[in-house]
Amino acid sequence: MLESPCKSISVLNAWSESQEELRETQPVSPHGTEKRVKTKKKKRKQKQSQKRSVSAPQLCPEEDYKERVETKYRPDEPIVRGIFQIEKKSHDVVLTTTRVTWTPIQPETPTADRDLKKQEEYVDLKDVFAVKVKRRRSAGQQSGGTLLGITLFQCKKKGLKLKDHAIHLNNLSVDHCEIWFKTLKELLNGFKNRPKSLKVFVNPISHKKEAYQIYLDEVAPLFKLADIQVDVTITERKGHALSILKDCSLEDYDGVVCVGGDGSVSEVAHGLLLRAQMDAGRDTDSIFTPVQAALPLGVIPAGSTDVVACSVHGIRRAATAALHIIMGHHQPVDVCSFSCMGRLLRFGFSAMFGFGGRTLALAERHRWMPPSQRREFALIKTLAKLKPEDCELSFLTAKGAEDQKKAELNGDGGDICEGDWQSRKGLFLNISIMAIPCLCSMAPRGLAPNTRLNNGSMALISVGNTSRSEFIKHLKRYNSTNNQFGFSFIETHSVKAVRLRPSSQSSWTDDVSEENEESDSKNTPIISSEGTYPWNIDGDLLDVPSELLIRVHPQLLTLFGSDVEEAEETPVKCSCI
Ligand SMILES: Nc1ncnc2c1ncn2[C@@H]1O[C@H](COP(=O)(O)OP(=O)(O)OP(=O)(O)O)[C@@H](O)[C@H]1O
Repeated sequence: MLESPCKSISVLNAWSESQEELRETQPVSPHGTEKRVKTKKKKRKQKQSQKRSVSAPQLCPEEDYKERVETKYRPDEPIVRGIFQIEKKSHDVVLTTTRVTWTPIQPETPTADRDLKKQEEYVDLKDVFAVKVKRRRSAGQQSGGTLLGITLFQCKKKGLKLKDHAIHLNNLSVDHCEIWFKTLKELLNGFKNRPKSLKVFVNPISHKKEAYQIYLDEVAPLFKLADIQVDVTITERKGHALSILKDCSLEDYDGVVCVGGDGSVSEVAHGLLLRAQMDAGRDTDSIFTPVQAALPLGVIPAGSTDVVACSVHGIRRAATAALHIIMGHHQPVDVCSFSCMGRLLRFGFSAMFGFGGRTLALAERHRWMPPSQRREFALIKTLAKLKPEDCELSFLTAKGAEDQKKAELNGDGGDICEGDWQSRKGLFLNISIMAIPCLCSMAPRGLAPNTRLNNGSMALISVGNTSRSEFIKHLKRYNSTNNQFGFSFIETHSVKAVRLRPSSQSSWTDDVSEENEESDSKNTPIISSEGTYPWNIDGDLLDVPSELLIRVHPQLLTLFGSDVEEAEETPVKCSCI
């Protein structure tokens, strides 16, 4: 994972670059005290030169360092060693290829060695994401200033939360700090998964329209600290990110970041994957085998539910998401493709048909309402008019797919044939298909706790026809530790592919016309053209004219994050049920 330090020539210039500097501001001194300040400065200068002579690098002088950068460092052998003040105490500090270790300097006693071992502290370089030169500057001063030392920025883990933590190594010697700074920079540049340049999409209308502010306050400062170049687009309309991703030069970036809710994440993920298919010359108007996306995707949660962010971070925190990106934590995830009549409609992580699709369609037609009010209104209204969908559901179980694979290996199988599929025909209240667990505050164990981020299969949850009260009981269980699927009218399967053919065309169009009669036609555009069915794909409405084929593609996309079991959040009770 570590690159030979001699390759990173740019690092040798970084010492003098202003962006590498961390400023400790000091108030401008009033004119009357100028003389006193001058004498103080003189004294400080004298002290500095005294300190310099004490704490210059001890084991590895500059010549030695230059020689070392031309050869590979040996693991765990000290590269640089010196004295720094840490939290106002002098410490003996050692840098190896893997960690920085510091031990307090104390007068020798018979038990000194044992005591020192106890007081030894360290930080692993794999947890350090930035090193800066620390200077004291007066207010308004743009450059120069008194060198105070160097600061390491560590990514600290507390539960699922990631936090940045500064470790100040104070030493007033320029030579000393320069050697430490350059060596640390070279070692940090060796972590190849960490992005240097990112394309960022911000959806300004997500949830409470706070996405850009969240980016500016919680994410941009961390990216700056980690010296990541960013190219930010604030999206102007639905499909904007997709159109950019189809055409832009991706070679300039090491990753793509989306600041927004699930709809935005889904659009960016679809854009990245569609672009990969275009680049690989795949015919998306056929049932094709997709290629992986070229770049990893970072998800900064700024939506109302953020199931993708919760599933890959376990927590809805912009700073945690940003640190996963900065540290280059890669998590491969399974992705679904949605095709209709042999044509790819889109890629995504989850889909809902029936109650989930209807609720979203209704909410979308009331966009003029504030987001939470709109969702509650749609949920209550759809529950009040609860109707089952008459459809034919076919699915290829993960086991069936394994048998198919084995048969192919033995030379007795070809394409997936009808015989490998199971079918159910009848009335369903809701059908969910999810490639990721879909953790969120309303379902801390996930909407689909039976699937993992990259287990190569999707969870199929079909809720058959039942009474409204039984259906509400099932919905309420998502919020508790009770098994939400423990009802006779619910079936769950681990599947590779699903086909859903609705036949209850009349029931949906009836709802639309009835709804339109009641509502203000200026504010609520008629959504579905006749004969289409509303699907909820990652919180985005997709009108599908007929049968939808959903396939899972194992590890098609890499997200910045890690695999988590459960969302670390206090369950939120949905106030309306
Ligand atoms: N400037 C814009 N104006 C209108 N729509 C936009 C704009 N930029 C992006 N979009 C679209 O807005 C849709 C919804 O966005 P997003 O999912 O981020 O917000 P949300 O619906 O509030 O959050 P959640 O999905 O978590 O409920 C996405 O499909 C996205 O394509």
